[in-house]
Amino acid sequence: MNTITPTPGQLLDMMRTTNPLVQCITNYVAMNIAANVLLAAGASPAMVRAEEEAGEFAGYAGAVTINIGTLSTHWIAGMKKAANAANAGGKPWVLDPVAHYATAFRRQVTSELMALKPTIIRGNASEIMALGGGQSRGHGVDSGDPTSAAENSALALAQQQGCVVAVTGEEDFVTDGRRSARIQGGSSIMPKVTALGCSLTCLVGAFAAIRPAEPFEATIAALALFAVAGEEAAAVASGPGSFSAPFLDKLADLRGAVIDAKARITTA
Ligand SMILES: Nc1ncnc2c1ncn2[C@@H]1O[C@H](COP(=O)(O)OP(=O)(O)OP(=O)(O)O)[C@@H](O)[C@H]1O
Ligand SMILES: Cc1ncsc1CCO
Ligand SMILES: [Mg+2]
Repeated sequence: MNTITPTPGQLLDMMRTTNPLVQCITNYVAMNIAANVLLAAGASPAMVRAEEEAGEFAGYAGAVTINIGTLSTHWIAGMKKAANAANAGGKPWVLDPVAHYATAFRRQVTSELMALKPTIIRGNASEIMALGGGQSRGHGVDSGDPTSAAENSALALAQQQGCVVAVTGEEDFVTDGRRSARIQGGSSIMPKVTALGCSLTCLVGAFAAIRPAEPFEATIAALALFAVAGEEAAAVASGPGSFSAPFLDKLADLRGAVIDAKARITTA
């Protein structure tokens, strides 16, 4: 049963009235779909990452999201400036540690970003297990592990870091180290469409911008919206190619009351 307040639907309705500005430092693969996801949901995305402006921009964005998917050296200073400015302004920032286990470069940059204390970490099960110091079966940017295998790592990470951790996959799991929730829904088509997880990370930032003091509730709202929109889009799609258009339409159409009626959230 959903006992989360504010509810995902309440937060979604607030999104449509407040149109939060979200600074998304995301990868080249994700930039377009992530911006469309945020626009559909009612937020205002800005893909601003250059070292010369990332910190300044974070001063007036409602939240920052940082994704290392297509990392290269010249991105790093902008990422750090944005995270530091978010922290200085009391704004939430979200880390998506894409395939951080894959190379020494990614591991090093991820540990430097972790030291800047993300408010929320969102990853697939393999990424969260490896971040907690465990072995995972990640395959490049794709997960090779079920969400259930990452729950203990997520809990430990949330407690050690004092942040919210979200693990996504067939089922999603969110914890702040004290409270936890599981979200059902979505579709097996979703991991076959690139960068939906990266887009979800940006959407988590949008919800966090609305309720900076309630990152646990904000994260659940983003995951619940994806779960319901994904399930409904899959019902009219015939595969990955025809999934994206109805998915964006559902993100734009679904009202808060419908999300609250359809979301399958259990607190753990
Ligand atoms: N088998 C599945 N069934 C239902 N929903 C799924 C499934 N796999 C993933 N999802 C959903 O897809 C969305 C993206 O999560 P996923 O775990 O695939 O992210 P990711 O691996 O980081 O993706 P990417 O790196 O491609 O951006 C989430 O909303 C998640 O719930
Ligand atoms: C395919 C891919 N490669 C680097 S980032 C990315 C998007 C999914 O994470
Ligand atoms: Mg990912």
